[in-house]
Amino acid sequence: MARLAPVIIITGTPGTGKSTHAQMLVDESPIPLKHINVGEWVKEKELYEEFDREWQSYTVDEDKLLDELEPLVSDGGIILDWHTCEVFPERWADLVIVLRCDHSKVWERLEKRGYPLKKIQENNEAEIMQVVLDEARASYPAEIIVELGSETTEDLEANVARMVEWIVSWKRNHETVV
Ligand SMILES: Nc1ncnc2c1ncn2[C@@H]1O[C@H](COP(=O)(O)OP(=O)(O)O)[C@@H](O)[C@H]1O
Repeated sequence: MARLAPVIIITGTPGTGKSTHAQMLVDESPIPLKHINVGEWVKEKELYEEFDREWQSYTVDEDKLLDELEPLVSDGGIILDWHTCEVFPERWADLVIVLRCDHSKVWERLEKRGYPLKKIQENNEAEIMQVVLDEARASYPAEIIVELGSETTEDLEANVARMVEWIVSWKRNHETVV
């Protein structure tokens, strides 16, 4: 069945601005969108196998996560905000935004967040090596992936404006099809 609203994945290395973008998009979208911060969702709904003390992170139970998300995704009108995207089936995504940021800025943002040094280093290197972008490219068709810089407030505003335009266009195209 055709969705009445799109599913947008916002991905990127931690600290690139996924939640900030998602929240602003919820506020500015012409159609109602629900923001799912997948990391928080995993914790709240206990969709993990264990807590890894060394990396200070949860090992996600991917089957449970996908089962929880499936009904929400089939309704559409969802922003999935997570630092990885390859677990989501290709058919789920209408648009995949990959946020990018200078790695030294990512470092500062994660330091402010109080991340342990090891985790800051890991994410810093991941941003330099464009791990998330490569993962998105390996998981979704090129035409639905958009790479956006997220270093300044101007970037943030321009990115959200672009996503709003995309939603308007998506809606128009789907109304003509239905
Ligand atoms: N484009 C941007 N310009 C300025 N600050 C930003 C931008 N994007 C994110 N930030 C800031 O960086 C920090 C991390 O952003 P957040 O949205 O939590 O990242 P993520 O969800 O990717 O981990 C926050 O303090 C946020 O205000």
